[in-house]
Amino acid sequence: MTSYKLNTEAAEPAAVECRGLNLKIKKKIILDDISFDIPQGSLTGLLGPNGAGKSSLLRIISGLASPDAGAVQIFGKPAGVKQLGSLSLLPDRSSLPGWLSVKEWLEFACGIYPDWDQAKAQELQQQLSVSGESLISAMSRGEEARLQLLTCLSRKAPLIILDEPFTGVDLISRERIASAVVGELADGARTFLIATHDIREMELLFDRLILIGDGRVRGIEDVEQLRRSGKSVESRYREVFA
Ligand SMILES: Nc1ncnc2c1ncn2[C@@H]1O[C@H](COP(=O)(O)OP(=O)(O)OP(=O)(O)O)[C@@H](O)[C@H]1O
Repeated sequence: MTSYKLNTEAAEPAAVECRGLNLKIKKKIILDDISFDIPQGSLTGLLGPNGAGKSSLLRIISGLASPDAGAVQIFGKPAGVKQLGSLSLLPDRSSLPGWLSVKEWLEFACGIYPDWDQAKAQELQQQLSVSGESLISAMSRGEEARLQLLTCLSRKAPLIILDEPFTGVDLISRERIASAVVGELADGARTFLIATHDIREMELLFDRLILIGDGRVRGIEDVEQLRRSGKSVESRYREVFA
C-alpha cells in the first residue's frame, strides 16, 4: 500500500490537506487517489459534473465518512469527530428539523453549537430575509437553503464547507447567499470550500478551483493565473469536462 507523507513542516498548516483518498462503494470507485491542499483564508470552488464524487469527498473532509485509504488533516489535525468544532458544513440535503419554527430552530442551534454567534445570526436573518415565524417544513426550497446558510455562517468555525448552497434557489436568493459569503470573506479569517454547479454566481469570488471528474482530480487552478491567461472559470470548466 502506498504511504502518503502529510505536510507537517509548513509554518501554517493548510485548512484542509487531503492525501491519497480512495473510496469504493459496492465495488464502484467513487474517489480515486485524491490529493490537494486548501490554504487558510482561501475560497476554493470544488467543481465537477453530477456524480463526480464531490459530496462524498466533502463528507470525508467533514469527518462524517471514512475513506478506504488516504488521510485528511484539518488545520494540521486528523479529520474526524474531534475536528467537528473547526468546521461548519452545509450538507447537500437538508437536515433541519421540519417540525420547528425558524425561531425555535435558532434557539436550539444557539444551545447546541458552543461557537454560535447570536449577533451574527440576527444580522444574517435580516440579510437573507429569513422570517422567524415560518415553520421549517412549510418553507420553500430557497427559503430553507437561506436558513441552512444562516445556520452554517452563524458559527465561528474557521472552515466553512458548503455543498451546493444554490440548489433550487431563485436569482435574488442566490445573490443574497453569494453576498453573505462575500461579507464573511472580508477579514480573511475563514476558509471556504464550496461545491457548486452554479459557477456564474461564484466565478468572481473563487480564488482557487479543484476540478473533479469520475472521482479523480482533473485540475487544481489558481483563478488569478487563469484570468491572466485569458480564461474564465467557466471556460476552464468546459475545457476539462465538455
Ligand atoms: N451510499 C451510496 N451508495 C451507492 N453509491 C453511492 C452512494 N453515495 C454515493 N454514491 C455514488 O457515488 C458517486 C458520487 O456521488 P456524489 O454524491 O459524491 O457526487 P457529486 O459530485 O456530489 O454529484 P452531484 O453533483 O450530482 O451532487 C455517484 O455515482 C453516486 O451514485
